[in-house]
Amino acid sequence: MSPPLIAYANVSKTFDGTRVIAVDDVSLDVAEGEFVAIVGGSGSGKTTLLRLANRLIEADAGSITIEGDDVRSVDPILLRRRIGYVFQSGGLFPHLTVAGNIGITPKLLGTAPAEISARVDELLDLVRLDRAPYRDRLPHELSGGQRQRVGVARALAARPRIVLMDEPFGALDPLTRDALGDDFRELHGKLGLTTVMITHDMTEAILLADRIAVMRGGKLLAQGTPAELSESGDAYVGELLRTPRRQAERLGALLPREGAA
Ligand SMILES: Nc1ncnc2c1ncn2[C@@H]1O[C@H](COP(=O)(O)OP(=O)(O)OP(=O)(O)O)[C@@H](O)[C@H]1O
Repeated sequence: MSPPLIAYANVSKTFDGTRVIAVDDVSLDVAEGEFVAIVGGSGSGKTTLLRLANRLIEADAGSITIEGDDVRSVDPILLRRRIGYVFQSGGLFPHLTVAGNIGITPKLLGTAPAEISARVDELLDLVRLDRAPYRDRLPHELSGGQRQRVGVARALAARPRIVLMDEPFGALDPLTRDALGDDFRELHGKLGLTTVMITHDMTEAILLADRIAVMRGGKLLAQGTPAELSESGDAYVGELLRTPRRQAERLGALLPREGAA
């Protein structure tokens, strides 16, 4: 079996200011090509766990390896070029156009302007945004879904093997969210990515991810496929897993059958 592309081993992080143990002795391996969702309530430590991987936050204890390298031994700037990061709200630079945002990393890497331009077009196609109408728009001239598409394109610009996503589709309407989720899952397969995505929505996690890690109070309560999670015996994990089915049953009872309306 090939070694994990991302490996957390007994990782902990306590924030000095609040003394909150945000991440508490977490071990998690993500294999090459895997799509892992981190699910948990607000404040459970999901964002902290993700940001420890690219050293936006430094761990107090334990170790994290990315593509076999201990992250502490890699320059943080170089590390972040190897890992695409999609922020919750797109995280786009407001004064840069769509093309400027997508091309920022290649530009910092010294790529020639013509090559950047071609790469921007390629990435716009990849995230299904028409080139002509969107290339020169500013972020405030885009819908939330379009901004997230640009955020994904920007994260992929330096051709990373790993993409980390912090609740990328959380603030979108359900249809846009579904479409973007499906599109990203397709990209994940097509580009051979290894993806870790935070979501508070177990339904989204089940639909998109190969494996799910459940966090609560900084601890990793359980990890595995939905079937494996259902064996976990943890009451909170069980409750999280029952919610999508319960909702589906309630909706099934309330909605007219397809074609009957
Ligand atoms: N910079 C910080 N300084 C002090 N405490 C922090 C800091 N960042 C996060 N925390 C605390 O650490 C805990 C975990 O926060 P984190 O943002 O990782 O949770 P989360 O699961 O991503 O939450 P959400 O779903 O609301 O984004 C919380 O109790 C939070 O208040």
